[in-house]
Amino acid sequence: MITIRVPCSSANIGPGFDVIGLALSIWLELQVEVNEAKSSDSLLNCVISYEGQGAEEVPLTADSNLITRTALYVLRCHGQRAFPVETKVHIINTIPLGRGLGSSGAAVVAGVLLGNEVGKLGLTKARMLDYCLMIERHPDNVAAALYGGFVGTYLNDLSPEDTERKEIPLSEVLPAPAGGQDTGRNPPEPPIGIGHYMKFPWAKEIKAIAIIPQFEVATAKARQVLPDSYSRADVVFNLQRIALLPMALGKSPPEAEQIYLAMQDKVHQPYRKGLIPGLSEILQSVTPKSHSGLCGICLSGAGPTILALATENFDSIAKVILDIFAKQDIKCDWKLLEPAEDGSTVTYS
Ligand SMILES: Nc1ncnc2c1ncn2[C@@H]1O[C@H](COP(=O)(O)OP(=O)(O)O)[C@@H](O)[C@H]1O
Ligand SMILES: N[C@@H](CCOP(=O)(O)O)C(=O)O
Repeated sequence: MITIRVPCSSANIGPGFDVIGLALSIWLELQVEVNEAKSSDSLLNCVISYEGQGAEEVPLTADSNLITRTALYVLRCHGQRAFPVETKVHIINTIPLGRGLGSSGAAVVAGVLLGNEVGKLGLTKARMLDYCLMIERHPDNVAAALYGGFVGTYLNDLSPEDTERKEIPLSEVLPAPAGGQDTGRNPPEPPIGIGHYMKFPWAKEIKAIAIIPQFEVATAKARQVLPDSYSRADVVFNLQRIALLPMALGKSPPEAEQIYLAMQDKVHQPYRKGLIPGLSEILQSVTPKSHSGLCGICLSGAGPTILALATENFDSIAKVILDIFAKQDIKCDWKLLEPAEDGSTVTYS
């Protein structure tokens, strides 16, 4: 059996919109059984079973599930139109969907790793990142999930030809789901080196409290509320903070006031407040001065999860945030998480 494990991720960490990501200890796992001896009657040679978060909503056919569609994209770029041999994929997902914890990024990374394994493609992680970026276009979640830890990411300037290849509609990258036309053509391969990452140190004292509201905010919707352009003052505000953030979170022992300041943002959080009742109050009222042990607080990814970084008093910090959401009639779960330093792994048994 092949086991593929991919961590969740919290993107942005305040000012690092579409740039910074942190892999955290909630996992998407695939247990993959490959029967080398035969091909099956199942659609595209793949049977999916699923347990955990999203079990009621996630489609379980190979041409419509995001994980297997992504695997098929990778396989088709290498001339294999279906799973090459009978493949059973059991998905165990503990990452909540649509909460700003990178469930879609993890699904895309898992799909690329799956395609690489079943197709015996031998892709490097750097090349796999290119495939991920053809599907999830912001690099912060996928780079963190693939490589692990606390990362800064960037996209390269591409030649006009490659830019065109990268900006094709997603429907031309992902194989068509049932009912759609399979043109029989192989999809466009990603340009080489679309995106890169750099890993930053993380102070061992800092843990991540994730307060996860029981409602979903689709990332696509949370991106639609953002403006197309920003004032110079707001851009400079974020640049000043992002220049401090990696150093501040890597320094041991951590300096809470410095981290708090470095996690302020004017690029995405202010515009997402309308989607997340209680967000303004949480960001304004939960500070290192009012809550000992707190280092910094932000929206996790596109929300609605709140990420509070802290060195102690985890329960009381979580409780104050749960209480603010409760005033808005929003129920939440909360978890104490650690950076997932190793990122995605593939093991064989
Ligand atoms: N384990 C999974 N299997 C299949 N599809 C998934 C899985 N996890 C996430 N997705 C897809 O990604 C969507 C959520 O993505 P998105 O809106 O970006 O939120 P998130 O912040 O969780 O990444 C889900 O509605 C589903 O379509
Ligand atoms: N930088 C992106 C990150 C989205 O993360 P997700 O976990 O909500 O998918 C954004 O802020 O839109």
